[in-house]
Amino acid sequence: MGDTCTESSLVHGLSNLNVNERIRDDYIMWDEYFMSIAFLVSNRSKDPSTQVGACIVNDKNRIVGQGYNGMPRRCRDNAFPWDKTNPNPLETKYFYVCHAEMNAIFNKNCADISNCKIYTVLFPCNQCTKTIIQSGISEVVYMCDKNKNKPEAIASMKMLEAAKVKCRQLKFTVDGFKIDFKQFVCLQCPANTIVQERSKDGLRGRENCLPWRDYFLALSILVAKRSKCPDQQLGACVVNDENCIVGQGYNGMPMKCSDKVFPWGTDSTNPLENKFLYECHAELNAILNSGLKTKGCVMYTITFPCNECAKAIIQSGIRKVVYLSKPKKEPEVVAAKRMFQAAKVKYRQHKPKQQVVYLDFKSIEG
Ligand SMILES: O=c1ccn([C@H]2C[C@H](O)[C@@H](COP(=O)(O)O)O2)c(=O)[nH]1
Repeated sequence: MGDTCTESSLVHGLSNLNVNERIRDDYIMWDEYFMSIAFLVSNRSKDPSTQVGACIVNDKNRIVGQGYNGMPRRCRDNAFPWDKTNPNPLETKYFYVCHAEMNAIFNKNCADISNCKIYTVLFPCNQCTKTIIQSGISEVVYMCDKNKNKPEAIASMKMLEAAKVKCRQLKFTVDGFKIDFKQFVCLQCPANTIVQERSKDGLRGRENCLPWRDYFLALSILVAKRSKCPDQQLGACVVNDENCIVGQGYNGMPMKCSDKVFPWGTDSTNPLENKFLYECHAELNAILNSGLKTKGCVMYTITFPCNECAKAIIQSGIRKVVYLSKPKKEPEVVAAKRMFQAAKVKYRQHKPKQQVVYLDFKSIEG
């Protein structure tokens, strides 16, 4: 991913002039991207009243943990109460539910998360703050502070200050995003176009939380929004058998290869001035960003992988590929299928339950 770039580098065969007249400038910035991911993962929560999400990011801008508020592992979501009030406190959710921030920390895919940032939809409570501080996280970025006057939030702030954990609120300039599974795009959307209510149904838990496969494919579309490719923004993620995301990637120039030097064009007669010799595909980046903990994992991707990515998928021990769009009949795809069949890597197209997932940033204000 070409974000840390040396703009002055001169590469043999390429001029240092701006080779990218068509370069995309509507890609999502890091802060908005990570908070949108925290928001997307909150769509997995069964809590009928408040859905919270969090994601942890390391100093290389890689996501190393994600979580949403839910019942503890092996405690089935619908076997425990979701009520907010009950004369018997044991019949409310509060004794049982694990908060999003805590879950993001326990779902981490690397041993050490010290000096990481946590992006969270809600300002963290005192219990999560203890866990955040003890794991060495150095910055908290939150979206909503609706609980700021509650003792839990005041205690949090006191501890974060004492522990010198940076803390800031992120305000979005857009009301929300629409992730469209048919068009494979994530678009800004004003509040009055958001038609999907976050349901408040079922005291035994929301019925319409985002299913796992839909979530991983929605995430791939969101990840793609980081890509600077003017033609097609693509994304992929690698998921282990505990449904933890171990890597994600989007199509981009290799690290340190500046978009000001390497071309995004496709129609030059000189192959060195087209993107194809340089661009890293989303699938390859997702594997390489995973710290290579990919054995036995599933890859979720927007398009069927090309032959080069298929080689990387097979060599990294991924056992299955789930993709969104119908594969094209190009030789790259045919070759990829041939290798998958020989290597016994399963592949299947997934059709999400709903056509659109909305990230309605205003909904968290309650
Ligand atoms: O920092 C936080 C604070 C709260 N949560 C979770 C815990 C519950 O599931 C809901 C809050 O429910 P209310 O009905 O609004 O009381 O949010 C969290 O994950 N992180």
